[in-house]
Amino acid sequence: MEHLDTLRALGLFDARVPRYTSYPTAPVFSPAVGTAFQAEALAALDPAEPVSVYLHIPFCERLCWFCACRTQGTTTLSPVESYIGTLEAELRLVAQTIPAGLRMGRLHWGGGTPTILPPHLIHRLARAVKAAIPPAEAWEFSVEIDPTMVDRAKIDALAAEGMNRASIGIQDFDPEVQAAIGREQPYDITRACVDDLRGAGITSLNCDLVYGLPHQTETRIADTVAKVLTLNPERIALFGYAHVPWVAKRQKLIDENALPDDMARHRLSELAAAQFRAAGFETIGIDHFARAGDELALAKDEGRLRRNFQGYTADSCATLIGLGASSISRLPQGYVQNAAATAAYIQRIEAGQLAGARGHVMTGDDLLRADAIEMLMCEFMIDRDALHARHGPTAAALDADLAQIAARFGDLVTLDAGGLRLHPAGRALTRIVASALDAHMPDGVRFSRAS
Ligand SMILES: C=Cc1c2[nH]c(c1C)Cc1[nH]c(c(CCC(=O)O)c1C)Cc1[nH]c(c(C)c1CCC(=O)O)Cc1[nH]c(c(C)c1C=C)C2
Ligand SMILES: C[C@H]1O[C@@H](n2cnc3c(N)ncnc32)[C@H](O)[C@@H]1O
Ligand code: MET
Ligand code: SF4
Repeated sequence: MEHLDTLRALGLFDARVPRYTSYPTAPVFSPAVGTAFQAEALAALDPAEPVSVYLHIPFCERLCWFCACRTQGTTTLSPVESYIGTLEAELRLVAQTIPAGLRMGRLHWGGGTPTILPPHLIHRLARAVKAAIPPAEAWEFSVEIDPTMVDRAKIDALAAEGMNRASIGIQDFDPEVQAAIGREQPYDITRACVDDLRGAGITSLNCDLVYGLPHQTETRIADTVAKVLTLNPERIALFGYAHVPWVAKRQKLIDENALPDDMARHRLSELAAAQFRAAGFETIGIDHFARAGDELALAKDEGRLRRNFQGYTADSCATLIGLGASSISRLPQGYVQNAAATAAYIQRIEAGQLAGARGHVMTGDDLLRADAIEMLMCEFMIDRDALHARHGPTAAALDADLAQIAARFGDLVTLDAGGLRLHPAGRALTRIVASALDAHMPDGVRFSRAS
């Protein structure tokens, strides 16, 4: 309890800070950086370095009340089919812009719900991606899957196109919690989906869970975790529920009185984490778990864990090309985000332009801070020698910030000539520590809570 008081005093329950899936974070992107930057940076890519590709499908048949993802509901396939046509047009534009010979090392389909696509659209989209950016030899293809919105034919179509990793949304298995978040999902349907995925040769399966949901209790989350363990996933993402109804309007349907309080929320996360560790999972970064031997656990052990917009990854590609509405590209010179609203995205592509609408050009200081923040989020330490090796004498610019962090966080951190280490007892504060290195921390943007 005393320890929790220390964490509380340092902002655990009050701080509202970014999740640092990028630095600078998306809310500070500027409308001054758009299509022209995107075209130039894409053209300047080194064709010898494989890239990652992220493709966003902003459609769902159901709109879960808790969800803060960029997506819209649809009961018919026609907007989805026409969106695939727009993605094909965007892919042709990208293909005309990138250097010849560029290869795709990784492909990820996210959403929304990519499995809203029937098999013929899955094949059409996969063909268009491969035609624009041919896959490298040992490429990886992962897909976000809604177990209630998929069948064997869709899974077989994805597998035939090369899917070798899958991530399924679960959130919580308790019926009362599911009712409170507008997302019904029986265990049996989830189980059948997992069996189909395994049958299709998927050897890396992730399950998304969320703690801090309405009506969630310790008993209920323990039961959810036990059920998840029977599915035998290789990886788990355990996100803290971000209640941001001013961003995600559908969250207004969530009964705030049913949300667990600060302490309860903290205990839910600790309990679930302990249960996964007891079952043999390794902790990965701030909110993931992986079985020993899984690529994510290996990446962590070998110091090559990375953080991107999807969370933690073993992806070694430096460049990410984001396609579709709201997708962000990470290019060597900076970030660019496609128009966020689906209609605005479609309009741009139909006008024959790339869809970049906001972005950020990286300065030397940005690259340094991005590197330090990623190291902290992945390894809970900031290695001064590595920063000096990669950024030269400019790395000294962080020394004052690191000294301030050491003073503010006391014995939860150690600062010496080697760099900064955040001790296990302080890891709940990782995002808050990262924000102390954020030179762009925006005013007036209300982030979700840090715990
Ligand atoms: C699958 C859905 C996604 C999640 N995160 C992202 C996606 C595509 C990436 C993302 N999240 C946010 C941005 C900023 C710009 C924007 O388009 O809105 C991006 C690129 C913002 C954001 N996401 C969540 C919140 C609360 C916010 C607002 C600001 C903040 O607190 O950082 C919630 C949220 N989304 C996702 C998760 C896992 C999550 C909370 C745990 C998924
Ligand atoms: C892509 C994943 O993002 C997570 N997700 C979506 N919305 C939220 C939110 N408001 N808070 C926390 N996690 C969320 C879900 O676990 C989903 O499966
Ligand atoms: N839409 C899918 C689901 O809810 C994938 C995770 S949320 C983007 O299950
Ligand atoms: S959780 Fe998945 S299915 Fe539910 S609204 Fe969000 S993206 Fe759609």
